[in-house]
Amino acid sequence: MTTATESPAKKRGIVRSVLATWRGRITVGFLLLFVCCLAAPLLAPADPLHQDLRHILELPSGSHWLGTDSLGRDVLSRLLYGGRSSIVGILEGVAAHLVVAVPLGVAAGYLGGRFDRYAMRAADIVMSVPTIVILLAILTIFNRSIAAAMITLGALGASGMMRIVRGTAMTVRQELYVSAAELLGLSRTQIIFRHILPRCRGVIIVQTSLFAAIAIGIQTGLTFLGLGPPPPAATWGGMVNEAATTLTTAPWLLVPAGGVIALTVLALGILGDTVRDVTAQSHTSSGGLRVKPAKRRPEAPAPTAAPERRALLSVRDLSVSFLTPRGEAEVLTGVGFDLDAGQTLGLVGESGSGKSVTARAVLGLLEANGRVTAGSVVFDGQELTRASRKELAALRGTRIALISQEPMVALDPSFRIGAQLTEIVRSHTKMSRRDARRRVLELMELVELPDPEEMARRYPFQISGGMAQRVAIAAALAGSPDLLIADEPTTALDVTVQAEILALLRRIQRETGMAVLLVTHDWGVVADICTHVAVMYAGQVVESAPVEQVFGASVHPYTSALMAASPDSAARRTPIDAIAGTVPPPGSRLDGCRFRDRCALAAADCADKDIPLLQLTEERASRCIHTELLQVRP
Ligand SMILES: Nc1ncnc2c1ncn2[C@@H]1O[C@H](COP(=O)(O)OP(=O)(O)OP(=O)(O)O)[C@@H](O)[C@H]1O
Repeated sequence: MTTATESPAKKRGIVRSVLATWRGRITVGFLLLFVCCLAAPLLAPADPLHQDLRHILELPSGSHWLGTDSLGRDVLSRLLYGGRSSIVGILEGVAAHLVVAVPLGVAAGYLGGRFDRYAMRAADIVMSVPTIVILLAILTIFNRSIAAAMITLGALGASGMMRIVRGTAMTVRQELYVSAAELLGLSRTQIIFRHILPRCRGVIIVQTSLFAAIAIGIQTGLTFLGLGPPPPAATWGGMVNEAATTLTTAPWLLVPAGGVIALTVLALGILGDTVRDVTAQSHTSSGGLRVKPAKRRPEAPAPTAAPERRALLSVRDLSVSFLTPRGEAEVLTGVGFDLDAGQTLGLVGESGSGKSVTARAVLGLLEANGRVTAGSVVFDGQELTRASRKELAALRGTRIALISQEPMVALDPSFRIGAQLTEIVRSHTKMSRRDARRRVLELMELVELPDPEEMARRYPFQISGGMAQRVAIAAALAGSPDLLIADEPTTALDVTVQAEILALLRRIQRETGMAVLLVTHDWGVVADICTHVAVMYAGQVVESAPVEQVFGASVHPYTSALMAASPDSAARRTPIDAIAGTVPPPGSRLDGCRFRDRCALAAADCADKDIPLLQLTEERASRCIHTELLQVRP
């Protein structure tokens, strides 16, 4: 099954896509001829400075293919030499343009924040500078040096391209595959080179060709005005100037120089348009998981002496707030649970109860407006809420991995699946490319992908959602994680595929012994795969217990109501009975029991004070003070 439209540019790359169009072929062909001017000393039929006053202002002939000028010099030779100095000037200008615009634009767009603000203010200031005045000053100071003028032009004109590159980088930064790459522990530099720059390539080429067209116009203008190299040096602008003086007697002389300037500017403009067209087709909003070998993760710090048995993941009193336009909103309040190796803990609850925020807080991946306000997340003895960005990056992808609801958006549509997985394997190991490829095939077999060799050659848009989830699981397993966080991994899949993926996860977990934190709202999934459950409501855990105890008899009215509302037969013991009302959004939450407005068993004392999570047995806890009304004996 194919899930996205296959784009020619995606498959072929920009150069081939441009060459596939007739516009592209003609313009590239012409520009290659232009580049031949670099070989002017080899190609020119005569010395461009050699004067022959017996043959002035001649029309094209066998001995002078483009005729001669007013001093009898060969026009073709002067055109070739003039082209050479034009190319050199353009290259200098383009180099300065790229060196300033690309790093600043990418950094401003990807890093954002203060760097972005300062970079944009600087760009505003540069844009307000009168470029032509500065160029004239530079030519005066540097003794008519076209190189100095072009470098200045490139640098001063960079703010336009910088803004465009910044915009593209900002868009790419929001793609889920960039988050996925962060999850895999890639550094910012790696993400910039692997993900941001390749996506900016199209706009960079377009802007470069447009700038080159402008640069050639300005350079010709300067030499036309006699501000470049003094006569008798051959320049295109100088040739137009000479032709203008003999326009009435020898109009032909204007054609070679004027024509070649016009055609070059036109070709650069069309090239820019063509590249823009082919890249516009190629970048639909989809993502990627392409990574480069990362530094080996540092050894986990030696755990401080802890003789007693401790959970692999221990979340205690975790509170998280988000800054919203209406002020700071607390979305998690005192969340706590433990998870051991080999266990699968299901985080269950209605939409908005805080399951995903809990998972993201564990990974240290809260959105920029969120922060942990209290509590701790201890993973294998390491406190993650105080861990540095670098320490978290070292854990992600290797010791803690994530699979999400939509695996397709975590795969880069531009690269084959095998290549993406190989890069991921190499980012976690020091394997050679060949060994990594072998490991990829093993991983693909582990996740039961049919015909791994053939599958590795496919692009993400050539596989189904179920297969993409298997690829995502293979990617997650590449670092042999101790903890897998699965955020609704089967929600987007149809029922049969869901069952297959759950069976796969169960098998892999049994074989690897890793712990799984599974975010779901589906009791069927809980029954199928979880060993333990933590039921969440309005940012709190309201019940936690081993799974069979919860299905046996829940000890919170919300859990019972949630099960009764579940369409899944595995959990349903009564007809489907939707819970009246909705989860109160952060900011409008009740004091006392947060569920009491929707609870059939609510009593006056439910509103008295905040209800703590009451430890009923060693493994079972409930945030209800009226468990006796549930007629449950924990
Ligand atoms: N970046 C954010 N800024 C403000 N509020 C947020 C942000 N992210 C999440 N929230 C809020 O936090 C609460 C919990 O969201 P969360 O995504 O964890 O819910 P969930 O239980 O996973 O729901 P679902 O099953 O729909 O994903 C919601 O009220 C949500 O609006």
